[in-house]
Amino acid sequence: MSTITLDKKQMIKTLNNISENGLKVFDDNYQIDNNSENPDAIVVRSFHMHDLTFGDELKAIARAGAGVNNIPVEKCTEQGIVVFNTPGANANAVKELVLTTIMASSRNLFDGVAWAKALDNETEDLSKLVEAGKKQFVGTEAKGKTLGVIGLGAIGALVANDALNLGMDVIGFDPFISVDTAWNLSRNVKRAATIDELFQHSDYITVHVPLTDDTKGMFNSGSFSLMKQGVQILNFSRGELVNEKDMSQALEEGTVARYITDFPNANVLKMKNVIPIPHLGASTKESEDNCAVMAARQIKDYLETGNIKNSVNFPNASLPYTGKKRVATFHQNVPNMVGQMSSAISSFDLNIADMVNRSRGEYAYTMIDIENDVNGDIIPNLERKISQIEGVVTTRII
Ligand SMILES: NC(=O)c1ccc[n+]([C@@H]2O[C@H](COP(=O)([O-])OP(=O)(O)OC[C@H]3O[C@@H](n4cnc5c(N)ncnc54)[C@H](O)[C@@H]3O)[C@@H](O)[C@H]2O)c1
Ligand SMILES: O=C(O)CC[C@@H](O)C(=O)O
Repeated sequence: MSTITLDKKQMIKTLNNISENGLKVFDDNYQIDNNSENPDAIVVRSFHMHDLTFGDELKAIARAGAGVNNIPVEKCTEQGIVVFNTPGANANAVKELVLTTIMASSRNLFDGVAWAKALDNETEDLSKLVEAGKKQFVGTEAKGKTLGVIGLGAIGALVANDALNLGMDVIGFDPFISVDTAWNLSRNVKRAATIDELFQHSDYITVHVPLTDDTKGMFNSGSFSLMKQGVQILNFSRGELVNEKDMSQALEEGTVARYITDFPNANVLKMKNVIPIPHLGASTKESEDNCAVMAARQIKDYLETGNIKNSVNFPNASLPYTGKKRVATFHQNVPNMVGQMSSAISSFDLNIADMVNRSRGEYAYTMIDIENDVNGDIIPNLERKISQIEGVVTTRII
C-alpha cells in the first residue's frame, strides 16, 4: 500500500459497526465522519442502502462481507460508484457456525439446554430429574450421514472439506464453480449433476449462494417434494432463498425436520422446528477484522491510485502507481473511448507513459499515466475535457 498525501482529506462514512482494526487503515488522509452528507466512500455491512440517495462526492462503497444484495449495485454502476466486497474474509466464521449447528441440532442441544435451564434449581434430587428427562433429547450423529452443499464458493468449499473430516458423505452442486475453488475442494466431495440429485440424496442441506433473481425461492414445495423425509436444512446465505409458506408447510408435515436459519423474521419465528439464529454467521472478532481491513484497504487503494480489486460492478484493474498524474475513467464499453481520451491528453501537450483498459459487460475502466509533470491549472481543464467525451461516466485525475 502506498504512502501518498492527498490534496484533500477524504471523508469516510460507516453505516454499521465496523471493526476498529479496519478503520485504523484510514490514515491522516482520511476522516471518519458518520454524519457526512456527502462522503467520498462508505463502508457498510448489512445496512439496507436501496433507499439512499448518493452525494456527488461518493466514489466507492465497500461491503465488509460477501453479500451485496443490500446495495443498489446497478444504480451505483450508472453513477460511476465502484462497489467492493471482501471475498472469503468471513468464510471461516460461517463454516464454523454451520458445522457447529449441524451437530448441535442433531443432538437436540438447543432444546436440551433450554429444558435444563428451566428446571427448578430448588428441586431436591435434580440429577434424578435430569437423568429421567434426557431421553426426550436423544439425537443422531452426523457421521455417516450425507450433507448436500449448494454453492461451492469460499464458504461452501470449506464446509464441504471439513464435513468429510467429521465422517460425513458430502455431495456438492455448483454449476459456476471457480477454478481456484475446484483446486481446493477434496476429491472426496461428490459432484451432483443437478440440484435435484442433491435434494434427493441429502440428510442435511446447507446453502451458500448469493441472493439473485435465479436463486430467490430455490427452496420451495417442488424442491421439498424431492427431499428425504426428515431432512435438515441450514440457511446461512439469505432468507429470501426460501419460500416461507412452503417451508412452513414442509416443517408442519415433517418433510423438513429442522430449518436452521441465520435470518429470522416474524414468519420464520412462528414456524415449527425452526432454529433461528440472529445473523451470527460472520460475527467473530477475526472475521469482523478481516472484512473491515480488506474493505478499507480496497477503498484506500482505489481513492489513492485508482486501482480496483474485488469489485462487484467495475472491472478489476491494476497499474503500478509511480506517483505520476493518473487519469482514471469509468466509461461505456464502446469503440474509440481510449482514442478520444488519448487525444484529449495530447491536446494539452502531454505524453502517455502507461495505461490499462479493462471491460466488464457494458462498461469499461481505463487508467492512463501521464509522463510529463502536470501543472496544476491543466488538471481541472483536462478533467473537464475528458468528462465531456460521450460515454464517460466519471473521471478523476489522481
Ligand atoms: N450469514 C452470514 O453472516 C454470511 C456471511 C457470509 C456470506 N453470507 C452469504 O453467503 C453467500 C455465499 O458466500 P461466499 O463467501 O461463499 O460467496 P462466494 O461468492 O465465494 O460463493 C458463492 C458460490 O455460489 C455459487 N453459485 C451461484 N449461483 C448458484 C446456483 N444457482 N447454484 C449453485 N451454486 C451457485 C457460485 O458459483 C459461487 O461458487 C453470500 O452471497 C452471502 O449472501 C452470509
Ligand atoms: O456483516 C455481517 O455480520 C454479516 C455479513 C454476511 O451477511 C455477508 O454477506 O458477508
